[in-house]
Amino acid sequence: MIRVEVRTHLREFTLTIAATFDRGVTVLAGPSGAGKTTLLRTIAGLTRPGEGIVQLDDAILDDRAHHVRPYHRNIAYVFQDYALFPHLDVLANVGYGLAARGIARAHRDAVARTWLERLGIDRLAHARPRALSGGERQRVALARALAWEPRALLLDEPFSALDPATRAAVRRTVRETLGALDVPVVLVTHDEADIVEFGARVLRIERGLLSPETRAAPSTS
Ligand SMILES: Nc1ncnc2c1ncn2[C@@H]1O[C@H](COP(=O)(O)OP(=O)(O)OP(=O)(O)O)[C@@H](O)[C@H]1O
Repeated sequence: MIRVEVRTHLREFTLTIAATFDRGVTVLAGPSGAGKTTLLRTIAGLTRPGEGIVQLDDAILDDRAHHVRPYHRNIAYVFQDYALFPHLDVLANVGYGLAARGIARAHRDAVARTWLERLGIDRLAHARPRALSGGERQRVALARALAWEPRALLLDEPFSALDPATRAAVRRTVRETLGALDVPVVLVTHDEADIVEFGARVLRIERGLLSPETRAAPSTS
């Protein structure tokens, strides 16, 4: 569970959030400039809140006395542009977080391959990111985030870089993958189709303020 109770002054308004994100997917929806990315960055530890508290399960990540650095939060963040390492092949990209933890090559390659297989892109293991389509890059970014076994997953507009035809197929794959996870997932979007696909729990944000909107879980058939 992620708990966020923060107030942070931004250029035109104050981001004022009191929310908890339980296991499973919560969609964070709102127009451009509403504060969605700033909230994700606050959870990830990339932006420090002006005041308040950020907590993951029993651990305080941010408050007046604490600031746990992003790397030590064990929270995976998939950026809008995916931010893959261009000089590494797909396998090395996906294994990167494990390498940083000192896990031996054979083991991290095996874990990375498992995720590539789950996401249907194992044939791309030795390709470089520049040789991939947008949908393939998106899946590599997700595989990289999940191979790390994060305690929470943050997705910022995960499908916005894809063309509409690819978007629907990748969205379905990602929904199936996320459905099997046992950690909180926060998915930021301003695309109503994402809300239909993932929107069992939706929080709307506008000018830094949340308004809850509860939807019935969509049919998975
Ligand atoms: N470090 C900062 N200091 C002051 N203001 C900021 C800072 N970062 C972002 N802002 C402002 O906060 C507001 C919210 O930005 P944010 O990127 O969180 O919105 P968003 O909902 O993610 O938008 P988009 O959908 O366009 O990505 C914007 O007006 C932005 O200019």
